[in-house]
Amino acid sequence: MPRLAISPEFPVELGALPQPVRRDVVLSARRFLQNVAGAPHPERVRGARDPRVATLRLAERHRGVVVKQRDVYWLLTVLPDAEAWAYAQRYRFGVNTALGVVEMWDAVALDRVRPAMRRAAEASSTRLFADICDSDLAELGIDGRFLPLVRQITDELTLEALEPLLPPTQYEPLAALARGESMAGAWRELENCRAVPADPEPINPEDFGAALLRSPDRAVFADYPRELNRVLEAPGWCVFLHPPQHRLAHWESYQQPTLVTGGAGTGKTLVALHRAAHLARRGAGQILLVTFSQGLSADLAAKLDVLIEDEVVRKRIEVGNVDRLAHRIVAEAEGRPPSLVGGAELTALWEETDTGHSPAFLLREWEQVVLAQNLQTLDEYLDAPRPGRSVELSGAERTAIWRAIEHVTEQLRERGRRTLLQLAAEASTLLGQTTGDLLEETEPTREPYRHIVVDEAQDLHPAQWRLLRAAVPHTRDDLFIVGDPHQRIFDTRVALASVGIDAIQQRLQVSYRLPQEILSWGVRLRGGGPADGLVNGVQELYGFRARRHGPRPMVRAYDSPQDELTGLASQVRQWIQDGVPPEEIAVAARTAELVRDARAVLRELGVRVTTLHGMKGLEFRRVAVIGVADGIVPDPASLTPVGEDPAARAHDLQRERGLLYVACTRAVEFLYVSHSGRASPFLPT
Ligand SMILES: Nc1ncnc2c1ncn2[C@@H]1O[C@H](COP(=O)(O)OP(=O)(O)OP(=O)(O)O)[C@@H](O)[C@H]1O
Repeated sequence: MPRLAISPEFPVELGALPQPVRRDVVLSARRFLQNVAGAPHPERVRGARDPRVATLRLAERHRGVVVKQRDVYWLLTVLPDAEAWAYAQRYRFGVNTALGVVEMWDAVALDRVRPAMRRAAEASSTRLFADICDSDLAELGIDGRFLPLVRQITDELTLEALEPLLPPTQYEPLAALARGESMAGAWRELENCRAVPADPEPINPEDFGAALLRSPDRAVFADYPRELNRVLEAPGWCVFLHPPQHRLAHWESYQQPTLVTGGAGTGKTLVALHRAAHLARRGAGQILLVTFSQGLSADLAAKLDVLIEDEVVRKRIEVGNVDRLAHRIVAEAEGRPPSLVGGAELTALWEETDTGHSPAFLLREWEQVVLAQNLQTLDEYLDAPRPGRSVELSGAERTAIWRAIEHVTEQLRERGRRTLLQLAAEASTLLGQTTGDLLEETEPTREPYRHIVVDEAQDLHPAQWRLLRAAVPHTRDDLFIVGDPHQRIFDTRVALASVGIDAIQQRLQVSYRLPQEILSWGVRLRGGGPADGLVNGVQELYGFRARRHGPRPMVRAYDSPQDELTGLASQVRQWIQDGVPPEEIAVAARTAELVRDARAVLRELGVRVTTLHGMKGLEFRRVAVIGVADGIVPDPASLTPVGEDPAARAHDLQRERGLLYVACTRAVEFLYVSHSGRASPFLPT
């Protein structure tokens, strides 16, 4: 029986074919897999660069291209006959000697550039890799047949021009060496191309089937028609993860909590979904997948429904947000749902106190110092550090603030009201009282979940982290966390270690959502500088890159708000005329008024119009961010007054920047930004 492996391009090409051809292709592929009468047979291709390449006639005038070795067939693509033959002649295939993964070479194009490279090399005495010996290059898996060409490369630009013709396992280590990195740096880049852990067995470059098994990003084996249907019909992200994503999501078992950070669109949410699915298939116990808001959790739940076909496995994962978890735990303990305090009522309570500080200052002090560190007594507060707060407080002032907090919490208790953060703190205390920890069991099992997976982790408050920590036992695969400190849109900067989560950090660096042009512009907007939180120290955006190119963001300045709205409406109409479905277009603004105005001019167009906050975690083909003007972004009402606390103000500004950055990095294809009057100081010049 043939063993059939499918490449990620095959379902994409299949989807582009007309329906009757598609049906025939699927039928033929199924016959081929089952080796039944009428199954297509491999036909040799005259002039192929690789003798293992063959074609399969899958439908009238359409062929699949396969690489065949013994009983293994790697089905690469399906194309009209002439294109299929040209494709089959063009590429050659190999096995990387360092990683043992498959490699695909554009042999025809490489042959074409050879004469020009030779001439350039003859005209120059510099060689980019003059200092690297052949054995070092061989150790990095550089192909022996490619080596003479490598030796002719004179500069980085020539290497960059070769990138589309080379397998990433060849290009990435060479690019690292060209940047002046050491062999270790080149190895790091190569390791990023590894999707499964290294094999203890030596690599056999002749064994193509084994190489395909090491390359789940390039090939998925379909042993039965059901699996074949799944690969052909499910969205690509369900089946094919990029190597670092695959490695992180499918790692057999993590001894410690794991934190995956990465820039916008690097696939963190996908990794979280696949990790949850991986844990659920293992079936060790209930899994909680938490994210920031109810809207995002509905989105995650819908994606999990697509990712996991088996209902029993799917049921092992609960999707929710931390607030709901806290609410449920407290409601169960108290026998009725807790009642929450509204913002205005809370402000009025702070106003009843007499400390000389504003309600906003006091709320921040309570949330970011007292609740963040779970301070229970005045003495603890008097001794506590106040990170992120630059106004010094004397002992007398701290005592007055403590009394104010006591007044407010007492009033809330009397009224039977609580804030969400209080609920989180109470829920973790309740869990702490009922879990096995107190009974000194070595493997406590009474926490509500066996695994917790956290998405959008950058915005969780320490009280919420304590709740999550208490909701899962301290054992292997307890917490798997993904987040991006640069996308923080709330005031929570917590190092996980400070809330008892000793996480190992991993990074994703390639954005698959953004074209390089939006990414670079976004990084300039964000300030490019470091962001703190999640891990000790600061995180840089260094190394964050994209794989695609596209148009640069369009920034439009208008004379008046009315002109700006008219410009927006004509831009969105143009996109719809270009054929972009309205549900793939989003418009965002900082204030509710601007959102309302934009909705009014875009009425009946069916595009999403929301606040910058509402864009978190989403993505759209086209995005318009309007009102990016001085006096609107940053929102003056959300900034700590200049004289009150400079450090808090600096944090506020960074948060506002992050918010704009989040909205702008939702665009897959095109970003339009507009303002009337003076531009926001955050916009890159
Ligand atoms: N393996 C993959 N297969 C297909 N598409 C992918 C893959 N990885 C990433 N993408 C693309 O990149 C997008 C971003 O993925 P995802 O939402 O998981 O990123 P993220 O890091 O969570 O983003 P953000 O932090 O900006 O919300 C996906 O919607 C998809 O378009």
